[in-house]
Amino acid sequence: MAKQINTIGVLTSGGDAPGMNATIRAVVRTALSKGKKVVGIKRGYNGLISGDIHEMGSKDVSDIIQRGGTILHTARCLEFIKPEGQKRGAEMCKVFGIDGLVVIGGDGSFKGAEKLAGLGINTIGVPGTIDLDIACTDYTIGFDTAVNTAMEAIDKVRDTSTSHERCSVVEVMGRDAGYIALWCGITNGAEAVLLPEKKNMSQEELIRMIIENRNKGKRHNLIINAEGSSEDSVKLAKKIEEVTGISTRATILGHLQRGGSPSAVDRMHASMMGSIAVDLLCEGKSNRVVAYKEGQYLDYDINEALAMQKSISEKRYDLSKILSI
Ligand SMILES: Nc1ncnc2c1ncn2[C@@H]1O[C@H](COP(=O)(O)OP(=O)(O)O)[C@@H](O)[C@H]1O
Ligand SMILES: O=P(O)(O)OC[C@H]1O[C@](O)(COP(=O)(O)O)[C@@H](O)[C@@H]1O
Ligand SMILES: [Mg+2]
Repeated sequence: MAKQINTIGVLTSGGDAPGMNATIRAVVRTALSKGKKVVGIKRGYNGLISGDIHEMGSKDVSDIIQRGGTILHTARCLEFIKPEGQKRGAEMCKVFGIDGLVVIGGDGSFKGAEKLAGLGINTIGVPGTIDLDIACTDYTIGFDTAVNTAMEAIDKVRDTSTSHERCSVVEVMGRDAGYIALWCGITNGAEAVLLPEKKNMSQEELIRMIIENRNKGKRHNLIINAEGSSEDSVKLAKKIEEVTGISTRATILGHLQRGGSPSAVDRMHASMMGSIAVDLLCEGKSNRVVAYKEGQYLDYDINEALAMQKSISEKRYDLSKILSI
């Protein structure tokens, strides 16, 4: 018989993402509507280990659907990577009577969720990361807002770059994932995109392209560099300027990409996914990740989800090159 769930815990973990608050709100209100008690766990797995756990009512999630960040705060908790930390987390769930847990985060957070499920705490993961790097889902909460923020910022860099007939190297987030970079490459009309997942143009090839572009009459060059590519943005900009004589600037967009009011797309998926996570817990499910694939909300076993591989779309990568000529 499925385990009866009385108290549901919710935490946010890893890098924050716009829409996490909408997910928390959906978890709290769906659980309350089913007569469950809800507790919020502060600072991801840190708060789980230390017992920074507080009961949440409907009013605690008022006025947050439009806010970026996460009202529960988030953290990267090294202690939780070790079995002792995971055991302490599971024990704290028992102390607070948490029999179902929703973990909103990325692939790292899901590894922790899988461990907790193995220790007897029914746990469901909801994909929250601006990186879009979770293989089982076409969508992760925060990506839509983040990529729009980056695109708008790059449009602004492009204006001044064109006025000054400069080259711009713009670095976007993505330590291991190039989705933001690829989307910006296409939607900002960049001359080149450098991704962690690809063998990119060498410095020599890039410089040659820039010189050829000048000879063709192009007034500016825009290079989007993902944080995790092999190129350092500042050094690359210096090198381009040195060799081509074209004034070149590096702009690192950084954490502004993680903040801001979530888009309608992020709010909608965040609300649906948070609510589905509670439904799954109430059905007695554990060790699952909520996903959105080909227009449908689904759920996958966490281990299966973590084993799936996601690769950059070759079609979109090729398109970024075709459209840059
Ligand atoms: N292998 C693991 N086992 C248990 N917990 C993990 C593991 N990897 C990551 N975590 C936990 O998840 C947290 C967030 O992971 P991280 O990779 O930083 O972000 P994200 O979840 O956004 O990918 C880590 O700080 C740690 O507490
Ligand atoms: O907040 P920090 O520690 O600077 O981390 C930056 C990293 O977090 C991200 O913004 C999001 O990554 P996660 O969602 O996996 O945590 C990456 O794009 C970036 O490389
Ligand atoms: Mg991650």
